[in-house]
Amino acid sequence: MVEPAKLAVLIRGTGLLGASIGLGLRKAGHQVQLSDPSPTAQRIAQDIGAGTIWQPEQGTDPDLIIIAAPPEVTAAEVADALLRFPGGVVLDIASVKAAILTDLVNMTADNAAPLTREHLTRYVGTHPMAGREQSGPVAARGELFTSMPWVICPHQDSAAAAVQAAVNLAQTLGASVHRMDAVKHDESVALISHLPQVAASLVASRLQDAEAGALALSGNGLRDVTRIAASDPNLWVQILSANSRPLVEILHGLREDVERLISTLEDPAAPGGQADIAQLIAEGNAGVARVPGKHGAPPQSFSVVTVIVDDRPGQISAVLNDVGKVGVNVEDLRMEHSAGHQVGMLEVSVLPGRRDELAQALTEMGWKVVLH
Ligand SMILES: NC(=O)c1ccc[n+]([C@@H]2O[C@H](COP(=O)([O-])OP(=O)(O)OC[C@H]3O[C@@H](n4cnc5c(N)ncnc54)[C@H](O)[C@@H]3O)[C@@H](O)[C@H]2O)c1
Ligand SMILES: O=C(O)C(=O)C[C@]1(C(=O)O)C=C[C@@H](O)C=C1
Repeated sequence: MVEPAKLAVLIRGTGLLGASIGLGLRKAGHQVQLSDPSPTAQRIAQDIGAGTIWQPEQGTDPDLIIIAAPPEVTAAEVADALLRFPGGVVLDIASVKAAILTDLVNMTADNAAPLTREHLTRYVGTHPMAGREQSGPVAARGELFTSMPWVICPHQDSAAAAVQAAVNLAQTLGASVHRMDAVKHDESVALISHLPQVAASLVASRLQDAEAGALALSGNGLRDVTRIAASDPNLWVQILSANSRPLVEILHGLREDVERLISTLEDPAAPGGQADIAQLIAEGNAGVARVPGKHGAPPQSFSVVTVIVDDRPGQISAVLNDVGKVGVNVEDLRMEHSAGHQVGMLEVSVLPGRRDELAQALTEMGWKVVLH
């Protein structure tokens, strides 16, 4: 759903997330202004079309202020925006929610403090479950949020209009809305976001001293498991520190499993050893089968049609153009480069019932198609 009225939006923090939101909101016709303590981040965000640099002395106050800054400064920026723009709804998008809400509530505790509970009625914490392992506005994408979950965490004082503004933002950017309180959010993301980040970093850190010959053999398994190990250490120090309690509980369970595996593998032929290894892999099968598909739909397995393309500009769009002509919807897309060869493998995921039809049509159009 798109907000009926066009909004004046101020985005404070114009890195990966802030600039991506700006791009999406501009596309939907909203007026977006940008502000960041880094003049470079501001200018790049403006140059890529995410909005125009905010001129405080000119124009009217924004209707909606989105704080897209690092978690450690988010509460202070929310408070500043609530005080500075008395008519605006203020949202933040930081990856942790309870610590920020607690900081804000604490700021209202002193009767002489400028921030009051009344101000907090215009604040709602949110968290788009979409991102990239890169940071900064150069990596921004307006479509980052399409079909991805966006968590809205109303607190006890949130006004209905502020919650609705958060819902409208998520839906305007194509995301699916999930409501939960800040504590439940933090427990949930400890498992589905913070644990994967730690696991990827731990696995990738084993590679630091690996021999070049071993690394040359790297295939999809390693790439799938380590992509997010390239994430920004500065951001993740803040996220993991602010959500350490639920994460530590999960890591204790992980440590037990790792210790069990180590002792089994020390003598895999010992009685029960093989069953133990099989059980570990089967438990992983059961877990991965529960990861939902787009829009939180039940897990769905797609069929993959692999098209071998020359590694040169225009090939991917040519394949996609032909897939469009066949009338088959692309559910997912992935490009693999074959080490040392001038070809790439474009993996097009489609509904299982459309696989053979697409493979045949693309073959007839002259593409080299591989079915697995
Ligand atoms: N990266 C992700 O995948 C992801 C996904 C969802 C949510 N988030 C959250 O979004 C927020 C921004 O993350 P990002 O990935 O865009 O980081 P980023 O490093 O790309 O951008 C952060 C920007 O905030 C600016 N900034 C620093 N101090 C500020 C302040 N006091 N006020 C305003 N801006 C300030 C920085 O100059 C920088 O341009 C974080 O709170 C993060 O937890 C990140
Ligand atoms: O896909 C990525 O690269 C991400 O970093 C995404 C991801 C996630 O874990 O899903 C990472 C942290 C954010 O708080 C939200 C999204």
